Amino acid sequence: MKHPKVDKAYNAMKKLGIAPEIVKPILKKLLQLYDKNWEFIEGENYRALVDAIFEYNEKKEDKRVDVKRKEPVDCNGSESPCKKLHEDPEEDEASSTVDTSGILVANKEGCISETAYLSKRPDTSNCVENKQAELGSCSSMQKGKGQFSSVMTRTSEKIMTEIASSSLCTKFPIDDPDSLPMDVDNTSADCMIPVRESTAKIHSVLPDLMEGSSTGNISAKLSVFVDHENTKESERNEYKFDIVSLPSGDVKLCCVLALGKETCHTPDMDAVLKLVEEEFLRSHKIVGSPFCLKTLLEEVCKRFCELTTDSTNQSLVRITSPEVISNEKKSETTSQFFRSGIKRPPQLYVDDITKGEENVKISLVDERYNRQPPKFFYIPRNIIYQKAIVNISLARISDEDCCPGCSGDCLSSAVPCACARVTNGEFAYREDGLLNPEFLKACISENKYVFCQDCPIERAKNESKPDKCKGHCVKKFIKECWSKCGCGTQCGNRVVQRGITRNLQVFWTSEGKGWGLRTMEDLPKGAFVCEYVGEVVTNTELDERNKQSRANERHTYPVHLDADWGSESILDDDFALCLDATNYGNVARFINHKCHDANLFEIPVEVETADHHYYHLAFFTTQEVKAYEELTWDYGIDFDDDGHPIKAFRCRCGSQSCRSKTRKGSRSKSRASISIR
Ligand SMILES: C[S@@+](CC[C@H](N)C(=O)[O-])C[C@H]1O[C@@H](n2cnc3c(N)ncnc32)[C@H](O)[C@@H]1O
Repeated sequence: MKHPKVDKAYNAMKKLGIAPEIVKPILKKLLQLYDKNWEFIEGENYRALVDAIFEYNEKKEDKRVDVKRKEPVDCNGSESPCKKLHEDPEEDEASSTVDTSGILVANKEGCISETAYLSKRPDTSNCVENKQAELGSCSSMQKGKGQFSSVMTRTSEKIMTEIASSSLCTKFPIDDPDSLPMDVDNTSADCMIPVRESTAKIHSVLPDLMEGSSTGNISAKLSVFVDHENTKESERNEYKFDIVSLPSGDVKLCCVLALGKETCHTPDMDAVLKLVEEEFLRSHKIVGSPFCLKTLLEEVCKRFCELTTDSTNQSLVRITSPEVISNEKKSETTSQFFRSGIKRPPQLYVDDITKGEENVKISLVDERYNRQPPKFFYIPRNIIYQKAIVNISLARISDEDCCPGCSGDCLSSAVPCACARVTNGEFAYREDGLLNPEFLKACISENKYVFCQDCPIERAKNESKPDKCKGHCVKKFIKECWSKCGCGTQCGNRVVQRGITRNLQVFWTSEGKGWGLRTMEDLPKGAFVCEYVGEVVTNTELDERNKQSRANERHTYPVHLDADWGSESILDDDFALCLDATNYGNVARFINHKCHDANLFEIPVEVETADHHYYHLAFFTTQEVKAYEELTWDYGIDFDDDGHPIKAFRCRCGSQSCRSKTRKGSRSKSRASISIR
């Protein structure tokens, strides 16, 4: 049986995207080291364990680069003379302290390290292999006298002359494909043809492939086609360069230099950069702020680094945990996504935004910047602000609305109890805790609108001359068993009241939607995720808040509890309620809007009252949701309602049927609140 502390450690690491297989051996070692003292391991949210894992991976990465540097093999599989070079203790020492690999290394802040450029020391050797040895990890992947082109920077006549007599490049060995940042397939002779003319221009830059490895590398391969004047299609050259992000947070941009001539020498990298800059200045007529190739390369590293850690940007790279990937691989649905076994520690990580208020921890991450976490008070249950009337009393629950005679689990009784009356004598939940698919379908498809004679929303806005009611969508309710029922707390008809059980995370979205909520585990269809929790306010109170928030441009997070408003001719303001999660709320305040095909649907749930004025608004999945997917719901926004005072947002839901795309005005406005329609 597994130790609960071990399980806890696995779960904590899982939240960081680190799989148990990776954690296990390191945790074992730490336990030995700390004499099984868990305090050291659990302290500061498993800091020692996280550090040890990253340290281990960095070492592994270094080792691999070292091995590759030391064991180049020639085209025929025999040892390359380059190896001799590495037997030189001086060389070894140099490579351990100074990176002479021809790789530009950007550190976590995106700066390119000075040591990253090609060695500047004069090269007196005529040996091609020597250059390869110096080129380090990239070139050491070449087999034999593999010489292949550098990319994008080769416009200098000087370099061209040096590489003009390149010998043929043959196949490269791939002993550990994960460790290879290079696209080594298809690197045939064509990659050796140098650019001879400075008039050559980059024809297109195609992102070929992005991939990660179990060690946390993410690499991108870009193909650069260069057109030369008078060059036939068949002679067009394809050049490649590679960017790799390492678990350490470094980003490596490999510039592989073609070394063809037996007598060539390694050029001074600064001179190369200068020549390219001059070429760019000349051909692109850049004046004013001088063009700097070093800055450009630095930018490439920085942007790569940002995008690889931006797990929401699905069009580029999604970083997922190993289990997630294995599922994805099985289903073969997301072949364009690649994984990183271990994520770089995020820039901002809050272990539990609920501060222990929920059954489960809910973390918050900003993987790109160290943004301030949002300021609000986390409350797991609704709290009345002031005037709202919520009648919770045993006397108001009639025998028709509870099941005092039941025991155990109502779902397993032969005849559904009184609590199933609201759902037409059938329980909304199944024994596995999920919603009955038929019930869910009916909830989603029901689109009947009712109109109040005297709408509390309009009345709150303008009491003397209220506008016409804009309509409220009639909703199906769920009635859960409660304290006046005879069943136990584990009764299957008690789901929402048990609170959040799923592994959720708040994260900074990349599409400009601000914070969002995602699931960290696969969710089946019909699963309860969370309820919308906030202050219970009346419409008048909400209207006052809206006016204030408009004045200081603050976004508000209100939801009308209007699922049953249409059934009453006149609803007193104290009974026309809203949930405002702006200052006090739970994790649902981070769920963003999606115009079409949102993966969550909101259903009103009665727990401790049966009068439909006050109810819980619970979110259930409308479909299977994969781990790391953002959770969304349709706010029911009318983007054409320009007259509304609430601060508008431009919808970035990305849906094909985004309603804001077809809006009449140039700017979309949302309704006064997120109204359930
Ligand atoms: C309930 S909050 C959701 C959490 C919010 N993103 C945050 O950072 O706190 C609603 C606000 O999120 C933003 N938002 C939600 N869905 C959006 C979408 N599809 N496109 C753009 N912004 C969105 C809008 O600013 C909106 O007022």
